[in-house]
Amino acid sequence: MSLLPQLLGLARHCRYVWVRPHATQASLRISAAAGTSSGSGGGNLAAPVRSPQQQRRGVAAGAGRRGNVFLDDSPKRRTPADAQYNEPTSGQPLFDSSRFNYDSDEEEQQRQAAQEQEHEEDHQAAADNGQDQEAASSTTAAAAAAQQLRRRARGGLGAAAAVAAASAGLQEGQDLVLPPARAVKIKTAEFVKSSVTVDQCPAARYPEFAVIGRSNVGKSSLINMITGRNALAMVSKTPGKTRCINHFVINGSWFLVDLPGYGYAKTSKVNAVEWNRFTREYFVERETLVTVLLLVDASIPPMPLDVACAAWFAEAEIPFTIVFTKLDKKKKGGSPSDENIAAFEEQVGEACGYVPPTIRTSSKSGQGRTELLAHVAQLRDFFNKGRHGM
Ligand SMILES: Nc1nc2c(ncn2[C@@H]2O[C@H](COP(=O)(O)OP(=O)(O)OP(=O)(O)O)[C@@H](O)[C@H]2O)c(=O)[nH]1
Ligand SMILES: [Mg+2]
Repeated sequence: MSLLPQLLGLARHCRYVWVRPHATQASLRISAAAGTSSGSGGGNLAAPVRSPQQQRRGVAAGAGRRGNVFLDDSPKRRTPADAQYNEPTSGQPLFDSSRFNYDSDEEEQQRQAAQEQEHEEDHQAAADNGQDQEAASSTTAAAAAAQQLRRRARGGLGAAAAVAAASAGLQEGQDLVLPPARAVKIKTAEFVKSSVTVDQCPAARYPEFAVIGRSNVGKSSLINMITGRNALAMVSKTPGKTRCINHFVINGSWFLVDLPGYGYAKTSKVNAVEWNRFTREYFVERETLVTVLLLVDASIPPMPLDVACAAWFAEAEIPFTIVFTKLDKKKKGGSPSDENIAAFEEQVGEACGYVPPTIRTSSKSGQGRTELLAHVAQLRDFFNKGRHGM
């Protein structure tokens, strides 16, 4: 008798992967499932509502419903490259993009300028098209959304976890150990296309990592920083620059995805995430989405909207990693970022029932680049293994 249905059942409850970059070991827990998944990730969700009992006990909504949260607090092993990025020794930016082949010569710069122009036109055309479609579309039915979520759980890390758990003979609640990965060198990074529906996205043949966060948090800048390209993704001081789902193929083997930001105008008051329709669909439907990189500005105190976004991913059982940005920004009297980060992690822990992996970055100095690339490589390896083992 096939074990597959049972494994897929297990996979649906594998809600979270905790992988610490550079840790001597990283682990994954298949959460013990104490109830059924609500699967309500298809709509615009407010932060999950806590019961009065939970509120009294300070327990996050959903916590305990699907089992315990696993935290791997094994010490981080720092690489020499990390030390180079993370510890400024002078006022100079430490990230040296000339180490990469891309933007040094004139020809390359011209090519990039032409590509950027083309890219801008693609963005405009796709966004205009998207607005038409958006007006025409009715809201997604909750049942369809739940169905989509179930479909997603069958792909992605859930399937990888099921395969890995089966091959290791693990039971629910036991830990899987993922081998650490080295940061992979970026050899090629190319813009593929801008899309406004999941159907328009490039064929789902590679594992992919999506970058999301509030408008102006630094999503496009982060993509440029980790790929070592100045103008691969479009950066702007004006919020709302990125308006489509933009796929970039890295080393011809994985996708990095730049998404439109959420909620710039309403930041401090609203605590529900209003996804742009196609962004929401993308999260729910894209089966090769390995992990979402949720960007959070470390230079400001926690925003309720960012916490709500984390809660949305937790509720929808979509694995995510928090990437703190703008670590280089300092105020007089020292950096406020440690305080902001600690406060954010505490709020996320309360809202989600666990704190996902976190990585500190600066697109200005290159801080966190090695760590982020190693993190992504580790998850990618795991995802690929699961896919091919199925
Ligand atoms: N100091 C500092 N500024 C940054 C950093 N990352 C981004 N910025 C600045 O923040 C602004 C917004 O950056 P983008 O990368 O365009 O932000 P985005 O999240 O893609 O914005 P949208 O596409 O509008 O949602 C730009 O002026 C960047 O130069 C960082 O690490 N440090
Ligand atoms: Mg952008």
